[in-house]
Amino acid sequence: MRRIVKAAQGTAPAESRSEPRTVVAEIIADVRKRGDAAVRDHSARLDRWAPADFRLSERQIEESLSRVDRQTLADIREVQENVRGFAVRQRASLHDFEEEMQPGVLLGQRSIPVGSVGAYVPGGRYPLLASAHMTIVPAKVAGVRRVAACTPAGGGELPDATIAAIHLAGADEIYLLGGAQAVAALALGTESIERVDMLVGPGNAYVAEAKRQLFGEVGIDLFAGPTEVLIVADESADPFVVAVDLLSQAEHGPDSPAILVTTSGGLAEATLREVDEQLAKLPTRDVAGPAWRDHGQVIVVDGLDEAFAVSDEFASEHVQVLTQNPRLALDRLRNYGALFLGERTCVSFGDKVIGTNHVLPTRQAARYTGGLWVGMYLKTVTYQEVTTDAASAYLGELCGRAARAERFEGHARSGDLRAQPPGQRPAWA
Ligand SMILES: NC(=O)c1ccc[n+]([C@@H]2O[C@H](COP(=O)([O-])OP(=O)(O)OC[C@H]3O[C@@H](n4cnc5c(N)ncnc54)[C@H](O)[C@@H]3O)[C@@H](O)[C@H]2O)c1
Ligand SMILES: N[C@H](CO)Cc1c[nH]c[nH+]1
Ligand SMILES: [Zn+2]
Repeated sequence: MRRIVKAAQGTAPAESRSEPRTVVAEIIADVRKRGDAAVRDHSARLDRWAPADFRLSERQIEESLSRVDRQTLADIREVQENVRGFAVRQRASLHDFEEEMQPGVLLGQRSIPVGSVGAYVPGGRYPLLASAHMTIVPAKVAGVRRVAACTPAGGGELPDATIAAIHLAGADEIYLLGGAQAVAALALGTESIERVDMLVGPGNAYVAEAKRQLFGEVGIDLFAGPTEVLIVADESADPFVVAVDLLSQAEHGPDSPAILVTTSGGLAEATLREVDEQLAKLPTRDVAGPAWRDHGQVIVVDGLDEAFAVSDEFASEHVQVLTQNPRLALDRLRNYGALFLGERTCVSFGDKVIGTNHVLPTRQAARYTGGLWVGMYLKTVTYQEVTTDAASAYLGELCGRAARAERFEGHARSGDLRAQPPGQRPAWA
């Protein structure tokens, strides 16, 4: 039996309300119609940013890099090596193959990199330079030829560290442009921006909605909207650690849910007190406070079985496990974007440094997908070759019957043709 100790008090997160849908549909329609002029108008209106050219020149990129301190540049390089290392390992787990499935029948599978990718690097509230590592490095490991990256200008103040991260990650083009107008420009193409085959990256409700609406005309990675965290904890967890880790993700935005599911009523009460105490000390409490008030939840359950079941219902982007035996969750949980096991591990490691990808499914999309990874930049394609007359004749007869069962006479005749001895024509020819 679950007991709600703290309920969410807010309305639905912005992305499930109608407002972003309408606003974004209008921006996309305008970019489709007026191209660069529309992009410039929406960027001026929403971001107070309308340069002659949104694309950064080589010189501007070099200037940005020169303004970033050495330690930050070294950290960017180190983190990108971690992300690259894991992406290379993941790539190695994908094997092309060709197999003779029955005598004379070769079937094969290959992975081909997507030709061009638009990488969205968020920057409205914070310069999320870590998203540059996550979207661009795996694209390059996959072999994507053209990566065009977009990030908001930050009201005219150049986000130098983000630009450095995008450049060092290997982007081929950098546009200082944010929001739905950036996503639409990349997906549809304009006079100055060549369209891409696929869009990747996280973003706020407007960015996520733009990707959703454009899907089909362009490929997308996944629905990666406002961040979420869910912690599964038992009585062994430290309420201070739980509170700090809940707030670490609540600071993303006022629509970011932070949820505790625990087997311990004592931990639940202590965590509520700790969250209040730590919120008061957190510089970003103006964002984390409303997020916790409106979308924070604390749920007490009877045992770990129920805790895992509740966690799977939420299918949260991040699930953190603070229990006596955290690895148990590996076998028991099924719905999460990324899993963080034990007190030594935290979601912020995944967000910033450890090497796994932080672009992850939100709003229960973890029921059907994992996060961004090198495999998403690869198209898994198949091929086939029949190498003997006997195999061709056998499949031809089977195909003739199968196609006629569906009244596909044209298909059946292609099969019939193969069922004849070489050089002979079927009776209907
Ligand atoms: N799921 C994931 O994997 C993941 C990873 C990292 C970040 N995130 C999320 O990314 C988001 C980043 O959001 P952000 O806002 O800081 O940056 P952002 O770059 O995603 O969005 C900023 C842009 O939003 C547009 N915008 C703002 N208000 C608007 C309005 N009223 N109408 C139309 N457009 C508007 C502006 O053009 C602006 O450039 C956060 O919600 C964070 O939780 C998710
Ligand atoms: N928590 C976000 C979604 O996984 C990623 C992030 C980057 N920087 C801070 N947080
Ligand atoms: Zn985060």
